[in-house]
Amino acid sequence: MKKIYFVRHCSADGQHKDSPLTTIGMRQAHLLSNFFSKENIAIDKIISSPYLRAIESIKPFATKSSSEIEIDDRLSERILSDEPIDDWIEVLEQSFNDHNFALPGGESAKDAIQRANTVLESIYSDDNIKNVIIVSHGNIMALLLQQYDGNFGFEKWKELQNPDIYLINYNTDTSTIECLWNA
Ligand SMILES: O=C(O)[C@@H](CO)OP(=O)(O)O
Repeated sequence: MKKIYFVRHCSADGQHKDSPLTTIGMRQAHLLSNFFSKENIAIDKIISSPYLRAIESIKPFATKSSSEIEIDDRLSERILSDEPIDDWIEVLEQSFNDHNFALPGGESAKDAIQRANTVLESIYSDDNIKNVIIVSHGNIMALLLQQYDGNFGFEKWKELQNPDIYLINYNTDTSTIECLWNA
């Protein structure tokens, strides 16, 4: 069995890829670090979205455990459109219901799942890796988790917190997910 800790980043000051964590977010990043220390489990790899808020969220734990943070573009947040959109929540809901739906310059849910899944697949196929932390974003996280729990749709995305942690207990025959964060 493998354990994939899927982390949504801590509170951030905006949605730009360079938006930093807020002061509260920085405190949350230390709580995340405490959480993983208490798990008392050897983490083989930390992989993060290239967005600053994701990297900053796991930095305290990476420093404490003397681990490297591997940056992977495939964990970037999904782009809904290349134009600013006022009703992005409705667009997001539509895209959960229709995985082929995409606005001009945007990525469909299907394409987002496909590219982020290649990260999970490379973990699943590597016998030397057992426990991994992935740090990413709400939308991509909800789409990936939907594959393990069909109820994980738009409503569950709305319930996600900053930060949040879902554990994927991966087995070749059956995999389960559980929410580990209840701050
Ligand atoms: O809420 C989300 O799903 C996304 C929106 O793009 O952002 P975040 O990086 O805050 O998780």
